[in-house]
Amino acid sequence: MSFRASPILYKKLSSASRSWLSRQSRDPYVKLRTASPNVYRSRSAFKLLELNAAWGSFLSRKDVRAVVDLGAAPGGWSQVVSEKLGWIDSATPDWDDSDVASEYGLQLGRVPGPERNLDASSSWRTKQGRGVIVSVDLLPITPIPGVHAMQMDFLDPQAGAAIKAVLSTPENPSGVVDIILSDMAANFSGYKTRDVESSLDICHSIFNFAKDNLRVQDSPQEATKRRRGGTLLLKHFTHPLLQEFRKHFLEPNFHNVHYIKPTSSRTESAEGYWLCRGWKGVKS
Ligand SMILES: C[S@@+](CC[C@H](N)C(=O)[O-])C[C@H]1O[C@@H](n2cnc3c(N)ncnc32)[C@H](O)[C@@H]1O
Repeated sequence: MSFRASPILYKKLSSASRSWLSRQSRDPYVKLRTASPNVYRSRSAFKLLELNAAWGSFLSRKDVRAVVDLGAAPGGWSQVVSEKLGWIDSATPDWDDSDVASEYGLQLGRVPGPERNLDASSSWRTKQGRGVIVSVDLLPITPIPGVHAMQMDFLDPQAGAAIKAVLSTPENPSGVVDIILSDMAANFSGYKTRDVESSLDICHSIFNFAKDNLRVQDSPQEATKRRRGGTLLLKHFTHPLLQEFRKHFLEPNFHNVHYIKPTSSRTESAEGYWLCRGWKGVKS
């Protein structure tokens, strides 16, 4: 996919379209993603790769057996999870634009964070992985190895039970989730109040889902080798009301909560992520 318009087309474009094209053509993550049809389906995939690499490779831990990816279409994050749980081998294409790389503070020839061979000619290879991955979106998701895609509205009151039914396997009879990822966002309405409200609604629904399903840390009496509590990665829009949500719902119920703005997230976007680790299982 190229983001260069022909000179004739370029003249006809509005200034907003021209600046979008210019931004796309300079964005190293867009370049990386579009350099090969075999690589990630979304620019967002690089945010998850970056977060995972910077925060102790939480997706790759051996005790991660059940992951739920909310707001998953077209599937970039799910591809990353599938890779980390061993369902696919992959390679990203080489990329050598030193000007663009240094502008974004990135190192040449490396995808930000993860360790990998760079080979433009390779494609995804499927293999037997571990665990279960459930990906949910309003939109369809083209199949990804190891991923159960569910097309539905996560805000529907029946959604939690439907997801739990898929998570419950002979190896995981209680349907417990080790990691919940959410990159879910409603379409921008352009009205700040409405956009903040929908981000809050999404955060509350996900918190309720976590309350019922996220892995709880073992108590000291229960086990000699204690299992850590589960992890939640939650996208939200920066606003004081969302800060209140963090203070009242996330902080009391997780061991630690970090605000993260990945370098691959556009600076002008109000989005941010909370990485919440060590679910205590407190019912609030
Ligand atoms: C930023 S995109 C996710 C990109 C994805 N992480 C990837 O890497 O491909 C946000 C997604 O949230 C989905 N979404 C928004 N509201 C939703 C809802 N109520 N239920 C399910 N999905 C929803 C949208 O359809 C959209 O695909």
